[in-house]
Amino acid sequence: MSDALKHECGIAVIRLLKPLEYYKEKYGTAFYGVNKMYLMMEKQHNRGQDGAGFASIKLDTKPGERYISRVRSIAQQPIQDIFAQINDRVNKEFVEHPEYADDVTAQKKNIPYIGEVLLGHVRYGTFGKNSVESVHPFLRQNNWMHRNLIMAGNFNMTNVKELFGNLIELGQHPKEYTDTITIMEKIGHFLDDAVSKIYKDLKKEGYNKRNASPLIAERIKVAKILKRAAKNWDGGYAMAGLIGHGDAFVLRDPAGIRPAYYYKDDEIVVVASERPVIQTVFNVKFEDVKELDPGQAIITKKSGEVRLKQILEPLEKKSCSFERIYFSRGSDAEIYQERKTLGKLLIPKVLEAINNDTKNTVFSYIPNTAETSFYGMIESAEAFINETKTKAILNGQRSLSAAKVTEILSERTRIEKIAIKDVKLRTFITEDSSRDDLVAHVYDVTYGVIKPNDNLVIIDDSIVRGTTLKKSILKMLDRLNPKKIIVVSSAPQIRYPDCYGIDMANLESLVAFRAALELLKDTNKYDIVEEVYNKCIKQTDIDDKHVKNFVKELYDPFTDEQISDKISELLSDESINAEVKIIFQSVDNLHKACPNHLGDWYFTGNYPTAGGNRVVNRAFINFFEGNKERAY
Ligand SMILES: O=P(O)(O)OC[C@H]1O[C@H](OP(=O)(O)OP(=O)(O)O)[C@H](O)[C@@H]1O
Repeated sequence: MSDALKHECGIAVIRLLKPLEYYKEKYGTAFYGVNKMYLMMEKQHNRGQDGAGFASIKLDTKPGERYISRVRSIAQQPIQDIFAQINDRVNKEFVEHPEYADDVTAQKKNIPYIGEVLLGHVRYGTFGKNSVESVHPFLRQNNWMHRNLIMAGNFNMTNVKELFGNLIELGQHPKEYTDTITIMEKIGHFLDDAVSKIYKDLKKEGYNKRNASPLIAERIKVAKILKRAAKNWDGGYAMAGLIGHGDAFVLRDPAGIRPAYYYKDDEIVVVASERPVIQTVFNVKFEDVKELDPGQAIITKKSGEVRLKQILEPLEKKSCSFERIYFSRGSDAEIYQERKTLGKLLIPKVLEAINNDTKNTVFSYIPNTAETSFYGMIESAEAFINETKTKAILNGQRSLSAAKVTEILSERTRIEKIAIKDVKLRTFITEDSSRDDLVAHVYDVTYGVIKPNDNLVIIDDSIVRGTTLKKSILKMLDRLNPKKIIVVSSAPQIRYPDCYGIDMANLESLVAFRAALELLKDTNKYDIVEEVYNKCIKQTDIDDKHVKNFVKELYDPFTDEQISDKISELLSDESINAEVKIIFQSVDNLHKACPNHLGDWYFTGNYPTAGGNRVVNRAFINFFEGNKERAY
């Protein structure tokens, strides 16, 4: 999985259900949809900073009039860049044609980007070159309106090779090998097929080619096309598409791995990767925004009819818990509480590590995502301190002096802002080659608040490769001369690669995997590595659904604690003076904190689709053979 294609992205779809004049009248502009799309993309910038794309469709245009617009960018600030391009163009039109100002018909006819159906995408392109060609939305163009397809997705398929092979079997000759093209051509194929069949029927009914066209649009059954196209997809996805005449859809994978939320009223239908985006941009309540069910699609016909259709039989719901821990914005009402609970649940282990010595302990966090779990951790630490105070007062049996009581009550959790992040970037998703350097310079530290006999407890949301800690955080914290540094991870140990869209790197770059290998060496059990390799090799040609994850056997001989201690050792070299301890969340506690998002394959090795086991099997073979190839 060394150079996995990754789509840690965000999608946004808007369908305006009323004529554009309505929005001009009510909100003062027919560009209402474009403006809302800007906000929806901006509020999902946490999901992608490397590229952004926008496409729109105008309904009911005349032949010869452009009805599809698209703009994509990989500029430094790609979202701003595309909307700057859009605004420049629109403003130019208004300057050159002042008569357009109040004439929505003229605006629609002559100005690009304005439209009733809009699609937005933000992208993390950590794979190889980040060229603008790889930025969504993708276009499949055709002179027949209803054969045009525009697609953008937050997805990763484990079986692109097989799907690509299917296209060849269909007699196609794809011009490039990319997962998005493969998926789009698959849908495109069944769209073409549906269009031809409907046309044949219409011909029998006596319609000529020209009159058949609008009827084809009406009769296209998007659900059926998606059912046929998605039959063999194995992966995590929220796939959004627009069809030239104006139908729109978003399909979510059958295990609900990747997120998708929607809202509809009589003016609009909106879909996004995160709930609060819709709440804020359209000023609607939490309960008005619904989660798309696993295997379900939301389909909006050109007519404005909106349907939820079960496209694929749902698997057990395993929505990605890493979305909750790190990837999504913490402003979601549920995610916020989940992150706080993650912090709270860690306190018993933290108290053990500091021998309950809260007086000589400073609590802090590594910005930015971990801030919320920090609040939870502090609430629990305070509860502990309050218990201690109550005990001390009760033990005094009413004989304590006022001064003593004041002294007891004065103890508080010592909270400090220790680590400072200088660059507003999510380094986790930054391409591996440039990541180390970035991580080393991204943080700074506050001097003068730690005493030499202090413990320093610092929470981070996750430890993946360990580079943030090793290259930056631990060295900096050690300069403050604490007695002991306790790093707390709100996520459990990341032991297995992800293959559904979150970049969990290849096996050997995961620090938990490296720790297990070291432990196997230390305990003279390294033979297991070869045994696992042989078992993996035996599985290479069997059907995905029979493949098992034997990589688990590398971790089996050890307790979580042993692996955590080994990770501490690997991350703190001799230059560090303080004692370093790393505490990870347990998988049980993760499930307690996020009971509705039980996708945990990177922690447990329990992959929600058959393709996942094949990927981890291949990833291990690649590791063993020193092969840098993709695992899928
Ligand atoms: O162990 P590693 O492989 O180094 O990865 C884990 C780190 O990456 C993330 O930070 P990031 O800067 O992406 O995001 P944040 O500011 O949102 O916390 C995360 O919060 C961890 O600090």
